[in-house]
Amino acid sequence: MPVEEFVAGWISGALGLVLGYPFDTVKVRLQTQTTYRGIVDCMVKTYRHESLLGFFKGMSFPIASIAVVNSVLFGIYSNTLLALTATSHQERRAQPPSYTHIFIAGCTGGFLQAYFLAPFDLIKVRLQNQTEPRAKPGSPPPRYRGPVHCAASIFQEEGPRGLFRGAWALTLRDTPTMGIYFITYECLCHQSTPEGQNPSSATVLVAGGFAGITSWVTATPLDVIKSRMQMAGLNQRAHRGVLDCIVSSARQEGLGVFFRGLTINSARAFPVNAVTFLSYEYLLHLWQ
Ligand SMILES: CN(C)C(=N)NCCC[C@H](N)C(=O)O
Repeated sequence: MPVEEFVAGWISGALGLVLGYPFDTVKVRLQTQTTYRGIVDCMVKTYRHESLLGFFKGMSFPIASIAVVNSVLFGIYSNTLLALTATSHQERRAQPPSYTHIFIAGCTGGFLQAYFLAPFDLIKVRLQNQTEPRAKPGSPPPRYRGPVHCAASIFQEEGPRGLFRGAWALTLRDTPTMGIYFITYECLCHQSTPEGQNPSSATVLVAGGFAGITSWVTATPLDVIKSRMQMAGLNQRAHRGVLDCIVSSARQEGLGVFFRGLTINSARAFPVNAVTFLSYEYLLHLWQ
């Protein structure tokens, strides 16, 4: 099993993560809290109340976890294609796999990475939703003092299964949308590259950026549900399941609730995934 894809997936994922983290914090807050009037209001309030650091809450943990998550995604994707088409990453430019194979490989990567991602994503969402400014002497401490304290508290208060709260919604979000992600990327690269050649850096940037946008646009409804299920455990207000969360969210806030965070998700998705794919392709090219 070639390991280069796993390592390249890790490094490229970390670069994308840092670039997109402030957008991600605003998105999570808009999806789970009702105190903000929109993106700008959320940004202004976060900055005023918590300074620039507020946008980077809980980032150290995802940086560490992206090593596992993105390398599982890209590594499984590439190795599934190898199993389906018997072609390595280098050979695929000359013998492009069918879109069906790309979709199956993307869905497989998305399905498996969801279980690695679930506990890390839960901790990230809980920390991002802590709106207290950095601890000052005399002020009450935030509920979670950091990622390790957050993981330990969830484990104690909600049991080991609590760490997988929202995992089912995450799996439903990521399985088909990762298929869409890789199909969009490969299709755009294929269309703008002469037969048998490697795509240019500009093509990779644009194709990666659009792959991010299409996958996140389709992922947003279940992303909202996933974030709400992850936060619900905190308020002792657990939903009975994904369907229950969908129905109660729609009843209380209307259908528009499923598109909360769509604009910021798309704005974040372009640069993050342009950088992710560019560094992924660059690293694989360097090592071959
Ligand atoms: C719709 N989904 C879940 C995705 N397209 N995920 C893959 C993109 C991963 C990248 N680190 C990002 O956060 O955008």
